[in-house]
Amino acid sequence: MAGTPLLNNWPRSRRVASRALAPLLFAIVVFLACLIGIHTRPVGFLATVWPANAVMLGLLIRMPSAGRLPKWIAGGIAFMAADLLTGSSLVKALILNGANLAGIAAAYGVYMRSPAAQTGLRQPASMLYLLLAAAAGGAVAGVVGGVANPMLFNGSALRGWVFWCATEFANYAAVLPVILAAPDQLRWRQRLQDSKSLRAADIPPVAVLLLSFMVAAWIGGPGAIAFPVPALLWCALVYPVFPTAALTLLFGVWTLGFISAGYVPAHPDDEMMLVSWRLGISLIAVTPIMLACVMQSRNDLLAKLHHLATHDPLTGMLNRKAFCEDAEKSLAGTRQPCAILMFDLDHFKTVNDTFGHATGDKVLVAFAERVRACLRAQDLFGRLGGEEFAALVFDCTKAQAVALADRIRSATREPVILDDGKSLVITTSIGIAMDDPADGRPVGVDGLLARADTMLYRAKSAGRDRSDV
Ligand SMILES: Nc1nc2c(ncn2[C@@H]2O[C@H](COP(=O)(O)OP(=O)(O)OP(=O)(O)O)[C@@H](O)[C@H]2O)c(=O)[nH]1
Repeated sequence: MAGTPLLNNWPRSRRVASRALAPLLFAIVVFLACLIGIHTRPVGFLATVWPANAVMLGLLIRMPSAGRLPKWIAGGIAFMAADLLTGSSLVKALILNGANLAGIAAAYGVYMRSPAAQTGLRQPASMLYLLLAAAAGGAVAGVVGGVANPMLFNGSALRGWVFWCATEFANYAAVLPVILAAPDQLRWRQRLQDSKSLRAADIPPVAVLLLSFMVAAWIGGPGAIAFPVPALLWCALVYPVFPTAALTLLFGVWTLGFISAGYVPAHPDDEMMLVSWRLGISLIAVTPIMLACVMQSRNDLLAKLHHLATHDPLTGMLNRKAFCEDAEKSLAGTRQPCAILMFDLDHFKTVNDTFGHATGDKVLVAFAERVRACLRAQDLFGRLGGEEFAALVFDCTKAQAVALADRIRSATREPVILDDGKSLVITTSIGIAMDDPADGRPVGVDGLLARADTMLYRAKSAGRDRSDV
């Protein structure tokens, strides 16, 4: 998923170094996750958090490419090292980590065969597949746990299976969504830039969530566990999946701590009571994440629809309506002189008639890409219809507009290579209209396009492959 395309853009030497380092980093992360689990044990049985299995599973899912076997070996070594270094016997460490790795393998197998492996947490059903994988991981780890329980803890095999199964399931359900939804390196950078413009509307859901934690601690009792749920649902409506999953994990940890601290009547020695709490809390936690997934798929769909409504499907450039709307807004907000350039390919009908409509389409795409490459990122460019395009160039004098038009005309004359290897030379005529706020009342986009159209007509009449201003 996330890591691979990024890696493909790196130079070869860096890619090789990164592949060699990957299992080591993988082992360190899993080892640290094991230590977190081991060191939360003394807090009390209910507060036990064992994130290592979910962390290893999440990393395996996020990095499915080369080096899978080294990562499994690195993970196994990290599990064993954490247990042995913190005082477990070799036999106990082998049995417990055998259960861990078998559970991870089962969960990985189920998840990677589900549609969620392709879509990530961006579809309404994604969390259901994740729960299925968590259940498979729990059930398989439970088998080893069932064998281990009579041997290591003098308990019954069935109770051992149920306890391991529920604990594994709860850990996967809480931790895995955070890892799977975490942004990759590029998105982190984008998010950090976006966070500088944090909107005031982003604060109330998390503030209400923290408040509901406090009210729950104040009132106490079993019902208090559900107090943060409405705030979590609000978070799911407002935030993307990753922050929602992270806040939901916080809810899970807070709730287990809340129970351990005695706010809710519980018997820490009653294993089945613990199983019930863990399953209950993890299943409550599924709801906000699932809602966030639904919102994500809705937002993806809206973005797709918006793109379709504002872009030309052939060239991918703005369509006429979006170009005019964006240009109108930009012109209203600038005091700089701007130029509108209007383009019309010369004798394009002949291209279609001679080479066919598909070749004509290819020529249109090539032309649009060449013009876009001559413009700056902030300039607007769109297809007005047929073989007619327009650009709005900001902070541009008349002389600069003419020079730009000349550059675009020479770029257009570069041969277009056709599928059969033959090449085709096309030309464009360009009409230019200037908009300088210092000259008096701006004429607006429609007025500018009309002026540019007149100039374009003049350029065509004067022999084509030229610009007029
Ligand atoms: N391949 C293709 N052709 C298109 C598309 N949209 C419009 N056209 C064609 O573009 C051609 C425009 O032809 P005309 O308006 O006669 O202009 P021209 O042949 O370029 O001649 P001048 O503009 O006078 O130089 C027509 O043949 C249209 O069918 C398209 O999306 N794809």
